[in-house]
Amino acid sequence: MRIQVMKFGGSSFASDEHFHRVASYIQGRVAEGNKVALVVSGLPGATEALRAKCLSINPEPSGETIDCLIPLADTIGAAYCRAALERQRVKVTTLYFSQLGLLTDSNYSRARIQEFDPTPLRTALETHDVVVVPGGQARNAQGQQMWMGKNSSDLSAVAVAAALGVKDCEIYSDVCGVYSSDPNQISGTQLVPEISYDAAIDMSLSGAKVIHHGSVRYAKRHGVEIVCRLNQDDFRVGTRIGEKGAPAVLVLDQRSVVLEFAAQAEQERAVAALSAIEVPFVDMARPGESRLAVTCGFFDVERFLRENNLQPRTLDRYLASEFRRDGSVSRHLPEKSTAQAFSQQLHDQLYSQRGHLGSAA
Ligand SMILES: Nc1ncnc2c1ncn2[C@@H]1O[C@H](COP(=O)(O)OP(=O)(O)O)[C@@H](O)[C@H]1O
Ligand SMILES: N[C@@H](CC(=O)OP(=O)(O)O)C(=O)O
Repeated sequence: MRIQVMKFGGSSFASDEHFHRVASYIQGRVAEGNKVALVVSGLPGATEALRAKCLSINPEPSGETIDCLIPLADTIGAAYCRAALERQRVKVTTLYFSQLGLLTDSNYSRARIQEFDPTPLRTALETHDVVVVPGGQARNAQGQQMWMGKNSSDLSAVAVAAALGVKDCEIYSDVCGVYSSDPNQISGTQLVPEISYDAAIDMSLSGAKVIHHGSVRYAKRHGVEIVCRLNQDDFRVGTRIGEKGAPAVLVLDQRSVVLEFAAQAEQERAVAALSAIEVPFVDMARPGESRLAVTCGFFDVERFLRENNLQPRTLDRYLASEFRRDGSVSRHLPEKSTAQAFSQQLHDQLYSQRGHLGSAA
């Protein structure tokens, strides 16, 4: 059985027409004799719409409530995708969190994978050509739905590939791959054809939305290559995330929350508390300045720190990180109002000399 693992993100499903194009592309893969494990995430904005509605009903819902709710966005995306495949007469089924064999711990909204039994996937693939898996969700030992965190559909896809022993995991998005900076923020960006796991993890932890850091870590650990591809037109390959490639990149994290503490000791306590629950952040402490930037967004960090008796000031700044080819990194905290122009300038400087992508290009 030749199995391919693909993940289509929310940006793939902007309209009905997009569903049809994706479905006919997948049908083409099936026609070539492949079986497809297809991870699907929520429609654009769906996850945050669910969260916002819930918070308007109760600003402090329990973790259990959030984990029961948030992955529904991906479940709906998966159902629409399945409907589009059925229209193409593809033999398709779905494995929901309770059926998938993906077992996590019970840390709400950041559940970690403990075990992945590939039997349900293999069995389903024997009788169907495509098995749809809603992203980001799993079950704990008690059988409850668990959420693996923001943008964790990428992690679901890599975990599916690892469990099935498939060495490539294809992740489709509205950009064909990893660029030297977010092409929707910065002009003149360059496509990075190859990037190492470690460089991609650094980018992601600094707030680059293009790939989920947990998924790259998991891919590295299990020897899965992530192949980034465009989710429309020719579905071309843009970037391979694997063993090689150290490009120069600029990451402006417009979801970052920059915090300032009254004293260094307070900041150190915050660093310990955030590290304990594996929230991505960058320590920006300098002599006389106790700051840190929580990256990747959507985590209510102020509330979490309040619960830990810490009350930092939230600054009107974002984190911008500059990774150079020589391995050096510079971090900046520009004011929100000028962050974009500032980052454009940094990117222009990084790419002012030809050949910055060097051997990575
Ligand atoms: N360095 C980068 N290279 C490419 N895309 C980036 C980069 N940094 C951020 N992005 C953003 O990541 C987006 C794709 O991620 P996402 O919106 O999560 O897609 P999907 O919904 O397909 O998972 C792109 O539209 C782009 O704006
Ligand atoms: N529910 C997920 C959906 C997801 O992972 O989205 P995407 O594939 O667009 O990153 C989230 O937003 O966290």
